[in-house]
Amino acid sequence: MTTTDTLLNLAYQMPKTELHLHIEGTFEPELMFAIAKRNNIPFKYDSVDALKSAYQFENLQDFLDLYYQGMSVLLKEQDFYDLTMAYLKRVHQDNVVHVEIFFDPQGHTSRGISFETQINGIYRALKDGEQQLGITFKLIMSFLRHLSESSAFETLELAKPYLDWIDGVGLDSSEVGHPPQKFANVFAECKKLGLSITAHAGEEGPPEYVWEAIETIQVNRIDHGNRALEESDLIAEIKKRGLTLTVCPLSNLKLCVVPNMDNHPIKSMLKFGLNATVNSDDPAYFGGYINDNYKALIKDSGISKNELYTLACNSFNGSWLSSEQKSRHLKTIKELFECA
Ligand code: HPA
Ligand SMILES: [Zn+2]
Repeated sequence: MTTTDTLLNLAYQMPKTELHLHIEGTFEPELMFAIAKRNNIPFKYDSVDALKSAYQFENLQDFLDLYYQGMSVLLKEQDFYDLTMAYLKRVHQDNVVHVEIFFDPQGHTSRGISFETQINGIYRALKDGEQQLGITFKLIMSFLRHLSESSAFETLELAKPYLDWIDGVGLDSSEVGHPPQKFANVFAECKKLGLSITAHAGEEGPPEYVWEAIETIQVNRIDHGNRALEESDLIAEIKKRGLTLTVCPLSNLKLCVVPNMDNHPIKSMLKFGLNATVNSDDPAYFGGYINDNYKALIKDSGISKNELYTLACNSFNGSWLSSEQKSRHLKTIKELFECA
């Protein structure tokens, strides 16, 4: 067996978490068409292939325009359930054992879909997935940063009856022009409520936004973080605080955040001693689920066995699982790598 094959086998077999995953970004065209049909919603594209061929993006906004359009066929609790369950079944095949998923409530409340409808469907699927597939989970409510802070506050009010189901809050959507600072007050309130905090920063936005996420928002984790590598002080700060970066290789490629996979910044992150992890972001739109992301890194960016081992451990260490749960999974990973 070649080294590449050994690494691919390890990557596929090892238990994994997914820490950066937008549930609405797992909406496969086939399911989108089926749900649109049962909800009697006319669809702009007349076939699955026509829709898929539209998945060519030059930047984040190009993608977001289609992402919001896609999610607009979700109307009923069962739609949110089916979306979430389809994702869990798919990543079960990739040996994902724990997920921390985002949902974008404002992408639905803005269309008249109640918070309750969304969260009931998503949460019921997560509970069923835990029971039927053994996948543990955390749920992260994300604020849309192109909207106002007062809209984020309104969303937090809607979430209050469900705080037992929500583990953390995030910040996503169009980054440039919407710095973390814009949401300082709402995140302060979230912190008081005991929620964990993460934020997309440094995907397209400048290093300054990563500083704000760390110092103003006081994140527990950073989503993407690619542009943090532009400043050595920032790298040192992320390292000092031991913050995990949830990196998304195929997303970066598809949204032109990186020019190719050969020199993906995740290798530099690991060399700097940062806790980088591998994630799929919006797999239905970006050409692959989590194992496809590992495959791209192994085939095109030449990561080593040691680097793969570090990535596997980081995915658990960066999660919000208990230390006991982390240790159990880390032991399995260690044994798997020792035998390979
Ligand atoms: O990659 C992303 N970046 C920002 N917002 C998003 N919302 C879904 N996916 C993304
Ligand atoms: Zn994302």
